[in-house]
Amino acid sequence: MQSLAAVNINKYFYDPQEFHVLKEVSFEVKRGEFISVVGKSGSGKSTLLYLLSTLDTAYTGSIAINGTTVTGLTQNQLATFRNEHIGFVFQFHYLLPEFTVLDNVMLPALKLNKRPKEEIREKALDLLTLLDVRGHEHKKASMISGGQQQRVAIARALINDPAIIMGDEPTGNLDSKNTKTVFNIFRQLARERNQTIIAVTHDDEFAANCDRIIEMVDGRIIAQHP
Ligand SMILES: Nc1ncnc2c1ncn2[C@@H]1O[C@H](COP(=O)(O)OP(=O)(O)OP(=O)(O)O)[C@@H](O)[C@H]1O
Repeated sequence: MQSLAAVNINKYFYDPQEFHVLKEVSFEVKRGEFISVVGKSGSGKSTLLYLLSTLDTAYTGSIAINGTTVTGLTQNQLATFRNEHIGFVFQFHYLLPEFTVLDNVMLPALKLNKRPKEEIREKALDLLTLLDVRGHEHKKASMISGGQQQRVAIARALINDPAIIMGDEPTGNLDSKNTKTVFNIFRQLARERNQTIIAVTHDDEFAANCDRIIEMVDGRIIAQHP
């Protein structure tokens, strides 16, 4: 089953001058695939991920996620869609430092407001266990280590059971041990929960162990392997 389809995506920046940043980008991702996007700095990886995650709507072409064509939806529709279907993990995790670990993880589900608070709390605690940060739930997010914060950010990304998880350098500020932990969590989510993972990475080993590598040069996909 298809998880994401990008068809003939083109994007330009106009400031300080016209720049064709994404060129005829088309690809598909199956449900449960774990994909990495690689390429030199400036090749357009983050720009592409922003479009795929519906945070940037200034492009031509079309993007479908989970069977919904997101291209052309209003900002309000996109905000709801994102919260329900997409989990985000960034290099800098953007946890709310003054809130507890537990509150950070619960927040996207409270916003979605589809489940009772107690159920959300139980689920958040389960995720913290899965990510091996149980025991820290009542600490402020600023009071745990960087690797722990990144795992909390993953728990937050998973709280609404997103069909697709997008990461921009999700292991970019982690040491090799924590990188392996995060990689293994993604691997497990893809295999066991059929969640799709798309991660932009500069880490060759991380990329090599994914199901598929999408390689970008100058705004184009030049290779996909295997
Ligand atoms: N808002 C913007 N306005 C103009 N140019 C931009 C903007 N954002 C990015 N660019 C340019 O678009 C190109 C692609 O940037 P992008 O961040 O997508 O690359 P990347 O492959 O993710 O790089 P890195 O690996 O360094 O993160 C770069 O040349 C960048 O300078």
